[in-house]
Amino acid sequence: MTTRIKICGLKSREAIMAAADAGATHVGFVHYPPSPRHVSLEEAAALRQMVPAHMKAVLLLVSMEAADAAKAIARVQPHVVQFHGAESAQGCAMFRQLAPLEVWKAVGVKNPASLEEAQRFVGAVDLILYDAPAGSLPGGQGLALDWSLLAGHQHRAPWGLAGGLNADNVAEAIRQTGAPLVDTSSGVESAPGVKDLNRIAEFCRAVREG
Ligand SMILES: O=C(O)c1ccccc1N[C@@H]1O[C@H](COP(=O)(O)O)[C@@H](O)[C@H]1O
Repeated sequence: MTTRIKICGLKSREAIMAAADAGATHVGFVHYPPSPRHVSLEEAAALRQMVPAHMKAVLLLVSMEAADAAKAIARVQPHVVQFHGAESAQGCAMFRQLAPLEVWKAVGVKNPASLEEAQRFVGAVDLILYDAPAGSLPGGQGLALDWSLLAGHQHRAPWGLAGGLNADNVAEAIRQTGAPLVDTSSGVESAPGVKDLNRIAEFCRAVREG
């Protein structure tokens, strides 16, 4: 099966088009003020309109109040909302009622217990996104999780892999984990928040060519 590719933290039409040309399936917009990739809801809504019809737009939110998250989703109209903070399974599940909106939940993976804890999102979300554990930011840190924890794991929900992926390591990450979707942000940048169009192309090529 073809590995799906999400390029996150985009802020410009050029970066969206570079991701599209390279064969990415998803592009993400981060609405989280502490992030170097933060865009306002107005900017996210404008960027969302630039996403080609064959791709999906992902709005990344972190630990927002449900009412504010609902307003953000209504404003931006993404295909997918990616919750990347302390959202509960119940809180995530509420947003699935906004179908066809897809709901993803990022989970930091530190050890085998993290994978057990992630099971609470089975049935509550459309996809579980495994990322490195939170540090000074909840994500976008360029840190990889221990892929061996996912090797042979019996997944009970659709899932994806994030955390420190770049053109040099993504093929090995897929080989070890069998990830059906890979997600990168800082791994395709020249500086925090600055996307490098060549690195986006190289990342997608590395996914396709292994
Ligand atoms: O990108 C950010 O700044 C960010 C901020 C807050 C939460 C998540 C964030 N990014 C997401 O984190 C993972 C891993 O990113 P990276 O490839 O290690 O930089 C990915 O889903 C990003 O979209």
